Amino acid sequence: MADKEKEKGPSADAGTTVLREVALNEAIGLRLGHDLTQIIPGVFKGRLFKRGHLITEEDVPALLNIGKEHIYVMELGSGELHEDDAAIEMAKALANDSLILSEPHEGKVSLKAAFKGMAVIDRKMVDAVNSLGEIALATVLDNKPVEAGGAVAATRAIPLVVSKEKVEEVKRLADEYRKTSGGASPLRVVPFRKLQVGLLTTGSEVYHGRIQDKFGPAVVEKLSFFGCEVAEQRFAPDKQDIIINEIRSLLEQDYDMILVTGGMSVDPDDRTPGAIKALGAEIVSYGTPMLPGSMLLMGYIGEVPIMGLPGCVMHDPYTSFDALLPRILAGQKIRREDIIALGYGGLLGC
Ligand SMILES: Nc1nc2c(c(=O)[nH]1)N[C@H]1C(S)=C(S)[C@@H](COP(=O)(O)OP(=O)(O)OC[C@H]3O[C@@H](n4cnc5c(N)ncnc54)[C@H](O)[C@@H]3O)O[C@H]1N2
Ligand code: MOO
Repeated sequence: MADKEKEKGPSADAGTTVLREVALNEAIGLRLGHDLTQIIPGVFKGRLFKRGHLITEEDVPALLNIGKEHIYVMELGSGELHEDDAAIEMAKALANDSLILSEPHEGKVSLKAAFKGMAVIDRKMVDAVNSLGEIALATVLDNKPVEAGGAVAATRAIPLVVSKEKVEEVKRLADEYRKTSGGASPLRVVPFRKLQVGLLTTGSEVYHGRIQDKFGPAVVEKLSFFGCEVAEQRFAPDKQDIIINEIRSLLEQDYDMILVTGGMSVDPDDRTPGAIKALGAEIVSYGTPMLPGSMLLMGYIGEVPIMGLPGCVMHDPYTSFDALLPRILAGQKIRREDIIALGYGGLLGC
């Protein structure tokens, strides 16, 4: 089949792309200017024909089946970018090597985690890019744990061609971000640190063997997702001086993080917050605006994070503990404003 693109192609205007609509019966021998999509609900959604495909007589039934009676012949203007090229340039500008970029298809590039870690997304950058119009940046939520290969973001051009200026503006915004963020990129994945955790389980009913400890195994399981271990678990009854001494023993072992379970709410036997305060911890917050997990305490003793975990952490799959843990493991120091921000979208149960 002869490639008739040149003989049928329109002449380009300086700067602006020329699109010529060609009826399918006249399109044999021309090359597709962009990917063509097929969607069969519940069965398939994706590219049926690739950009640059040379149309043959045999393609006609399949093209008609996806509703294409015309195709575009495109002559790209020098001031514009093809949707695929715009998507790839934006993705490269916004990411670093913690993200793997897909080949562009149908005007879209997917950015996937190169390793298991926490997605760090600058919300202001996402809004700034999307304010430009005609281009789209979709991301997961900031601080989301992702598996290796997990989706983090996607860039897309909305029209078939996008002005180069828009993509240049994305690059400028990303450069500016890097300059003010110590070289970090606006979209990235941060690996989890493998911390050694010291665990103190409080509760006289557990200490005296009236009931079996269920908190320890729940915490071990939650930590194991991130590759962290409980290096030592100790037990204490609901007595403040004993709890204080047991936390001191854990601190002496130089564990990277201390978790204290139970005794976090309003009963007279709830001694954990008082014990952590008495140790001189810097209390970032006792209480969070998240349900479940409102009774959590976040603090630091020196550089060591210490958390008081309320009973819901042992019972519910996702609590304020599960929201904060990946951030601590990704190296963030939790501030009061981080706790405050948990309230919006933080009603998950109770
Ligand atoms: N009147 C109020 N009641 C409660 C409030 C409140 O503000 N006012 N807060 C609620 C919230 S939120 C939570 S969460 C729970 C749990 O708080 P605590 O951390 O103080 O939990 P405990 O009182 O120590 O125990 C509650 C429950 O869980 C069992 N438990 C505790 N540790 C273990 C363990 N290691 N293994 C197995 N079971 C354990 C304990 O036996 C109790 O049954 O308080 C709400 N109530
Ligand atoms: O700390 Mo409690 O969840 O709000 O269940």
